[in-house]
Amino acid sequence: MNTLIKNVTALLPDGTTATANIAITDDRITAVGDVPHDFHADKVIDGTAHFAIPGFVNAHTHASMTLLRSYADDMKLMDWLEQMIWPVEAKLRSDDIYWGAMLAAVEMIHSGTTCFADMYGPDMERVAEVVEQSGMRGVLSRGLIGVAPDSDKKLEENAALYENFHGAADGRITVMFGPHALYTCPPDYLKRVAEKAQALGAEVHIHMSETVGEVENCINQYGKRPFAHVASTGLFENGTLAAHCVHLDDEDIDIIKKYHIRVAHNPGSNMKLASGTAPVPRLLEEGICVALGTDGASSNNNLDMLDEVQLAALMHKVHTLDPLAVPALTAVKMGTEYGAQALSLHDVGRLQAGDKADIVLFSMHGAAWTPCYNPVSLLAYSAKSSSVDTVMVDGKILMENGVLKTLDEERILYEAQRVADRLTK
Ligand SMILES: N[C@@H](CCSC[C@H]1O[C@@H](n2cnc3c(=O)[nH]cnc32)[C@H](O)[C@@H]1O)C(=O)O
Ligand SMILES: [Zn+2]
Repeated sequence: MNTLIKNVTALLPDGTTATANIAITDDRITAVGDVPHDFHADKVIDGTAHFAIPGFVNAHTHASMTLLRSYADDMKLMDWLEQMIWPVEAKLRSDDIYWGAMLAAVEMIHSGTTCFADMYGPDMERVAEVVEQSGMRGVLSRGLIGVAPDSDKKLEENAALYENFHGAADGRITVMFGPHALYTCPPDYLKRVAEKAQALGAEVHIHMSETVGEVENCINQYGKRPFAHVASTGLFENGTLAAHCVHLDDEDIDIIKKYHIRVAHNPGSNMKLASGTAPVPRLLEEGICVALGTDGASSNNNLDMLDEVQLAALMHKVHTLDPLAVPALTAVKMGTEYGAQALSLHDVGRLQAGDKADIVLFSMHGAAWTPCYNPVSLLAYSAKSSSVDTVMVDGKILMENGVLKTLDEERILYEAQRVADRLTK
């Protein structure tokens, strides 16, 4: 199946924008700019007055947790988890995981997200089903709470998820191991996760250094800061995606560099839970890969990556009193290209020949896009995700003119509400 997007304003990998034609052959972009004259298109999309970017990559979320949006707000992280979230999560059944992740998929596709890195459970196979059916790309990990009585079973489930789904759905699914955090996973457990992941060649997705309390407790309990402590278990040896990384010192940053750890920055969640401001300008200066994530919809409270791009571009300016901190283009790249890199998806995240055709078209009609001196700046500072018009993953259209093509939106909203009512009554 060949698709041609004609006459679109495209964000190119070098950060410039240009009016271009984009040729897509099956799942890949085959040309951006001049399309060969003999290219036969089965489908032509008129890109006039549209801005094409690589799809947003949500580098840290808990998709099924969308069921708990607005259930518990304005609380401290540990109170929120222990008093409100974990008790209701203990009631989650397989179908709940499915409908929660479906609800997440509806929201993510509508707001231009083509790929998400998910840490949750139980029954992550149901999230894999959602990836298969929605046509999105997903990097899935079984959330591992090592202090739970069935922590061995969870580790086995993560291994089975890897064996059964890594590379599934035509390669749209990849799998990582998901040790939740150092405060829920004792060092012996982290060691076992590390061994299992290394035996399978899998990478790791973990929450790191999210709050001041986490860092203080780690020092008190283990005599080391979080990154040194976790490094000593061997967990970072095989590739790591570390969510949050808010409270870092020079030693932490050295360890992040040493192990090429990629950071998933979650500005919305960090602000809402009052976790703090991650040193993102410094991390970028040091050459560390920094991606963006929403975290779960219960600590954000949405899965809208354009919000995260906008927050990332704003919060570091006010925090450093430097209006040059995290410029618009950097924020957009963090939400797209760097996100794909952070998830080890090396042929995703750029509008260039050879990359996967994961493309989002924003309609540039309307006041928020007018006048247009600089589309990247409009995207980062003025646009709303309601102007996402068309979404494509692997060359397949998931949304066209604002209408979902792979999912039954009305049914999903109904089922999600039904499940939420049962869970929280
Ligand atoms: N409940 C599952 C494991 C879930 S892992 C993912 C966990 O991360 C939790 N979570 C969500 N956001 C955050 C955050 O910002 N920091 C720490 N944990 C979070 C979320 O509520 C969920 O419990 C089981 O044992 O079967
Ligand atoms: Zn999280």
